[in-house]
Amino acid sequence: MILAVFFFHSSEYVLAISFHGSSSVTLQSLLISKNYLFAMLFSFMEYFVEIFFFPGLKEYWWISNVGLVMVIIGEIIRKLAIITAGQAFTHLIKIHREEHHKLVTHGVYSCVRHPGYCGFLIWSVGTQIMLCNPISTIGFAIVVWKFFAERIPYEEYFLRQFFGPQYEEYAQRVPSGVPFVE
Ligand SMILES: C[S@@+](CC[C@H](N)C(=O)[O-])C[C@H]1O[C@@H](n2cnc3c(N)ncnc32)[C@H](O)[C@@H]1O
Repeated sequence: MILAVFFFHSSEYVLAISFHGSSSVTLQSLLISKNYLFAMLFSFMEYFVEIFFFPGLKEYWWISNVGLVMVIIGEIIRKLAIITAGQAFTHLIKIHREEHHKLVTHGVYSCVRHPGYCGFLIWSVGTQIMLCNPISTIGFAIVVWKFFAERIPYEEYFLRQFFGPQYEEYAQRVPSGVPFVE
């Protein structure tokens, strides 16, 4: 678990530097916010409380393995998104179009419109399934889903302004990649 978290954040940072240069990348690119730290702390607490009081709960290896597979798949989808979008993939949503910003619709973006978010959702829920943490699994699924369900319409409002009918046609053809988000 610690390895998965360390790999996720350090690779986000390295990729951000390689696409945007070290001068425009801040520690925000590590994607560690106060809420995120709180969620991770809660999940570790749940893990240790349950291993103490209900050790049997942590012995379902097949569930842990399902979580590990989700972590790997989520990581791959997210990193493919970052590499495919290149400079267009900024951790902060752009509200002004920059000259180099082109609409990306190939690779993983031809399967879903938000592969970065889809990958993160799978990865984050996978970390909790891997730990056999029932409360955090449900909690992470709800909180992360809600975060993206609010973020996607906001992000797409600007993408529609930047790319107009080109984005409209893309959005009609390709699903969002986050369940129940149009
Ligand atoms: C954190 S990235 C997330 C990209 C995408 N939502 C995803 O999940 O892969 C956010 C930035 O990507 C840009 N973006 C999102 N979709 C894009 C696309 N299909 N082509 C180009 N830029 C895109 C947005 O303008 C925003 O500034």
